[in-house]
Amino acid sequence: MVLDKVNSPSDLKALSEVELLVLAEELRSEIIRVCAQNGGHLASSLGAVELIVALHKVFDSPRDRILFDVGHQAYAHKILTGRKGVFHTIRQEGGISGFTKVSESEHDAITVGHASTSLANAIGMAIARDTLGEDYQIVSVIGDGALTGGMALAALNVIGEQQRKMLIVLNDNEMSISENVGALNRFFKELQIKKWVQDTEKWGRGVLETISPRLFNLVDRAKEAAKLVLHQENPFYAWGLRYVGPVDGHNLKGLIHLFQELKELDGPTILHIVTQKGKGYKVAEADPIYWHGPPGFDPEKPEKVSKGYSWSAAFGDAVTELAHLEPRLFVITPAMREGSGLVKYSQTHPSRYLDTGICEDVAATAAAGMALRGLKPVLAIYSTFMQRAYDQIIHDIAIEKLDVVLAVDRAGIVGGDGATHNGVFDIAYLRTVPGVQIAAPKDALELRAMLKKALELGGPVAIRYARDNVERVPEGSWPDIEWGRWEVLKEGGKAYILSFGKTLKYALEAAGDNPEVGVINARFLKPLDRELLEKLALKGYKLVTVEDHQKMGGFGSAVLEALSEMGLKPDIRVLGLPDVFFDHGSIPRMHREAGIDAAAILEALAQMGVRVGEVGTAD
Ligand SMILES: Cc1ncc(C[n+]2csc(CCOP(=O)(O)OP(=O)(O)O)c2C)c(N)n1
Ligand SMILES: CC(=O)[C@@H](O)[C@H](O)COP(=O)(O)O
Ligand SMILES: [Mg+2]
Repeated sequence: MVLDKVNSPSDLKALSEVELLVLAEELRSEIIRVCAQNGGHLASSLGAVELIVALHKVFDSPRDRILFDVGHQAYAHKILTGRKGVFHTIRQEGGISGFTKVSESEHDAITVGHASTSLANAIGMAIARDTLGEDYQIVSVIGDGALTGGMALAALNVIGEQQRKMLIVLNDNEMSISENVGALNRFFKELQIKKWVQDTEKWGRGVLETISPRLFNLVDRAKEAAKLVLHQENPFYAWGLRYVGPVDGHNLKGLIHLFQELKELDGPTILHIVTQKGKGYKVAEADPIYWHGPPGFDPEKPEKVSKGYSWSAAFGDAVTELAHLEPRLFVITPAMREGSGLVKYSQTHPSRYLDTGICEDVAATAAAGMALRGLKPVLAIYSTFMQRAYDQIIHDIAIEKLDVVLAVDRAGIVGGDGATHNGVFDIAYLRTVPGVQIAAPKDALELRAMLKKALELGGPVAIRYARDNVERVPEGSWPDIEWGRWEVLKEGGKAYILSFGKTLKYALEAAGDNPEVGVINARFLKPLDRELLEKLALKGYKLVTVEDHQKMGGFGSAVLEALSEMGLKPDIRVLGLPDVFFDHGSIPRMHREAGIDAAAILEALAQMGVRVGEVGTAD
């Protein structure tokens, strides 16, 4: 195998053109093999193989800095930069990250997972390089989806103004996770040479190249020049960039040739390459959406693997039905249609659905605009990505107490995506915002009840639920719910476990049938059920709060503050995530390590003198 000869980018530089083509196919096979075991971002990484081989052939990592936006498409980069031997551990417990990560390798220029950050990083690096009088290349690979992010577009403005030497490679496969959206995306389509012209061009280049490489070079340059002239209306000119493209992003020889030319140019250049997401694996080419992040599968028989009925699916079913009951309901997603369970809703209610692209800030403020003008927007947003909309929630939604429901998905530790994706800060930053109510359903019925009630109550309401499966409930189930009231699931003689969200299963496990220990589904965090809390405290019950969120600023903090305001000092333990980042790995193991699982609850109860047995049994 050619790959056997490549243990670092310098080994790759010695390979012949034919060996490089073989290497690309071997990389594809390895990426498919490992994703079949681990799951992961298969389609994105397959589409970037030739690009990454060409980059490492021409540029000199780690001296030259190669940045990958989002970093989910960089599997070939990981294999080529000394991690071939551990690539099979990607996204696994103790394994390498599924995204580029500075602390993992000197070849990883930025730590990513959230989109649209690479260009701002790149301009910062270019300024540092020039300020320190250093000399190296800076290349930023950004997808057409990530380029819909405001950070990326704003960074282009700075890059164009600064006019510092750098190369941006726009990897355009017309896909985000779903089909890509936005005016720029439409423009890219217009820019691209029609397929038949591309094929003709490829044939023509082949003939020309055999006749006279020199002539080929001249014609190629003339074509590039013509494109440059033809595309003066190209928005990248407005951003002060030299635009080159669109070119075939799978033509390894052409890419190498172009990178060799472009690396000599001063100022900022954007090379627009056209690739196919999932390239080289039929099922992923045919359905890049599903194969963007599939669970493990059989590489020989790559059938779709069902992930079970998720909270996202329950949410999608609920809003699809709710839309018939509430004609003003309007659902927004910032580029996470599939992940947020909105495929069916988007097909059933296309006129009341908006995919903004990867711009959570715009999505939140658009929701504000909709609420100001009479709609009932529901913003479906992952907890981690909602971090991008913090100011918009305060400034555009909360100050005027607008009717916006935040459906906060992926709340808690998420597993394979690691620290960049854990949804563990949202309670802390939401609960300090006046007027924002916060709830966490224990099951799909409560989710439905909360969504419906939130729309009726009005004002900003955040409903958070985990990356997990949940029991499906019958269509048309619309139970009522006493807003702001906790639910006593099990009476206790001496102590109560108060759980907010996903940790309820641990609370029930810990209590088992121990008569001393009660369990409360503390499903409302703002407003807290102060009446019940006061009653428990006054009766002298020992209390344990537990949540899948940072301890600091979380549900337990809210309980402590309320007790202090009431002048009550019960014996209480607050269980939440410690002040560290949790990398990718097994969720149960991380919950154990974080001290929020059933064993941790029992330990806390025992510390307070409550008679407890093993997890889930009476004492
Ligand atoms: C801020 C943020 N929002 C949403 C996501 C989820 N996400 C991950 S990859 C992706 C699509 C990226 O599309 P593109 O940049 O075109 O890369 P491709 O997968 O097509 O190669 C999205 C929306 C994210 N990573 N970061
Ligand atoms: C790269 C990225 O940010 C998304 O693809 C994310 O990995 C999706 O997460 P889920 O798999 O939880 O939907
Ligand atoms: Mg794309």
